[in-house]
Amino acid sequence: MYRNVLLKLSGEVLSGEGSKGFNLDALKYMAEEIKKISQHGLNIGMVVGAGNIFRGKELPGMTNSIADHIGMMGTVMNALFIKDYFEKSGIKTVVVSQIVNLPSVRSIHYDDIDLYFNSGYVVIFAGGTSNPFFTTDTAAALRSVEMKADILVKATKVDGIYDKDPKRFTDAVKYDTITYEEAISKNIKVMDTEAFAICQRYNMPIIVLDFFKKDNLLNAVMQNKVGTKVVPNRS
Ligand SMILES: Nc1ncnc2c1ncn2[C@@H]1O[C@H](COP(=O)(O)OP(=O)(O)OP(=O)(O)O)[C@@H](O)[C@H]1O
Ligand SMILES: O=c1ccn([C@@H]2O[C@H](COP(=O)(O)O)[C@@H](O)[C@H]2O)c(=O)[nH]1
Repeated sequence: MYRNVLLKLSGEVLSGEGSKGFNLDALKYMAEEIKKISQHGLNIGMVVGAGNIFRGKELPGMTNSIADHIGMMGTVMNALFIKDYFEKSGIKTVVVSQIVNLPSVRSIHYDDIDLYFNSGYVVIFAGGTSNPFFTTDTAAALRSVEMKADILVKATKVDGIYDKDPKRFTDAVKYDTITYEEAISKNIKVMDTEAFAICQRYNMPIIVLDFFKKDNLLNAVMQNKVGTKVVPNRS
């Protein structure tokens, strides 16, 4: 079993695919799936996107950096939404970020993060990388390295990495494993190139899986075969 897990969730996991806003059924499902892994006493870090609220690229007329600031704020809104629901469901959760000063959000300090994990808290890293021009995939890669995760799980709407976008091409072929090099050179869009590059540099394995298939997350953490794994070399 992986003991230190960084879970990257697409914002759309909170709204339903192609929708905006929040969906309480989706949140209930998320809490159930997280409970299944948290009861094993793992260190769980989470990074959530903001596709259900706002992506910087969605308003082309705006100043890029400002649009991205709005996007980052969206990740804080999602993190607080999740925290409140998790706490009410019995999952101890703390939100940390460097971009806001709110009583419900704590600053990021490495020593504190370890204390939160040791006390059984799920730690949600909100606010992306704190910089415009990036996305939460890159934030997830950075946080996974910082928290010395054993695995970065990207939980999304497709069941792995394909040779092309399976939502657009019915003849797309799924990989069981793919190397960082291949993911970057083939320009695989399921995660940003920056995120793949950071994971490659620090040897951080990635699993991409369908979050909406029950027990997929649990199976990934148990090291059962699920989704697609990104690895240094094909063995
Ligand atoms: N080669 C590929 N293999 C798998 N999925 C791909 C590929 N190319 C593009 N995709 C698309 O990438 C999507 C996954 O990205 P996703 O929308 O989860 O990321 P995100 O931008 O982090 O999320 P959000 O902005 O909603 O927070 C899938 O829904 C899939 O359609
Ligand atoms: O480090 C970051 C992370 C995110 N942003 C902005 O937020 C939105 C939402 O994140 P997604 O990963 O797309 O869900 C993103 O489109 C950026 O506009 C950022 O600027 N920096």
